[in-house]
Amino acid sequence: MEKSQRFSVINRLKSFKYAFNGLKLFFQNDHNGRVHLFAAVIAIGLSWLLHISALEWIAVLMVIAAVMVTEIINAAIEKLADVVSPGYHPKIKIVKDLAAGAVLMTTFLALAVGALIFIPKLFACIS
Ligand SMILES: Nc1ncnc2c1ncn2[C@@H]1O[C@H](COP(=O)(O)OP(=O)(O)OP(=O)(O)O)[C@@H](O)[C@H]1O
Repeated sequence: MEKSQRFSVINRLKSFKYAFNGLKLFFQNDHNGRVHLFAAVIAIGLSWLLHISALEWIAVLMVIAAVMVTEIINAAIEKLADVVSPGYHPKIKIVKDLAAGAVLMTTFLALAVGALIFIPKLFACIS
């Protein structure tokens, strides 16, 4: 068994640095990352304009995080799969389709939450 490393604050700080680098890569280089960032800004702006309640804020922020987290994991799986199997492989197709399915699932959830919160308030605004 591998000998456990001693706790090091420097190493913990380095882990944070690498994690922030992952977020930077996602939002700067990944097209889906930019689309999600744009959608999140719109959702947060609309929430602020429509004065949603604290519970509604929690729901909106949680679905934004859920979509982004699944998309980041999907992007990581895609990149790993491309290294493991640069050519076509039927199992890689399943792996990538499953990861994309996870993103779709959280996107449906976000659309449902957004519709439940925003549509009644938007109708109230125009009527
Ligand atoms: N190496 C492969 N072997 C088998 N099928 C693959 C492979 N690469 C991609 N695919 C299929 O093509 C689909 C799209 O793959 P890709 O990696 O281009 O994802 P994408 O979502 O289009 O990428 P991006 O997020 O970069 O736009 C996968 O869901 C899978 O069905």
